[in-house]
Amino acid sequence: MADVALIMGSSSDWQTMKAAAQILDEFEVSYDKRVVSAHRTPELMADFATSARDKGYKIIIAGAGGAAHLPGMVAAQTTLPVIGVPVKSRALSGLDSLYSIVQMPGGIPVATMAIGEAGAKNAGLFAVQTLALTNERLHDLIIHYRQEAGKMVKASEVELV
Ligand SMILES: Nc1c(C(=O)O)ncn1[C@@H]1O[C@H](COP(=O)(O)O)[C@@H](O)[C@H]1O
Repeated sequence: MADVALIMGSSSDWQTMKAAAQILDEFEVSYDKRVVSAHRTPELMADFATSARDKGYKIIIAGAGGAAHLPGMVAAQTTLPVIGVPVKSRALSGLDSLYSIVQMPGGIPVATMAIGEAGAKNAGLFAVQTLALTNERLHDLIIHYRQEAGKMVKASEVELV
């Protein structure tokens, strides 16, 4: 069974959410990806959320845009940690998605990332870091990842000269 469930409200979110998948691939973390919608497939969403822990998932990444109720509704129905990714919407550039996800009532948290691709990438990294609490292989890889990222920043600085 996969460690991470990567869900999104529509297949149109994949362009954004694949940044999370790329990180999970890079760190060789197992995941399942699927479209689940609080609005369009409410029964499927309830079934997914209530069975997610028993299926062996350790963490859920949920991306949605606009009236982005999916991450919060899933969080309400599972004790697994949920990372929310606000997908950039056409009408309001993702501010609606961000507010819908981040403004949870006290008691049911969703770890909310930034709007768009950077948020999806960080969702992947946040999931990896969470799993690294009990996984030395992942911990070593995170340290390596950051060292490499630092080297790239330093290399790009040289190009400014
Ligand atoms: N926000 C939600 C939910 C939900 O929260 O359950 N289900 C779909 N959607 C969002 O609707 C947007 C437009 O979807 P379409 O492109 O399919 O019309 C997507 O960004 C999706 O996440």
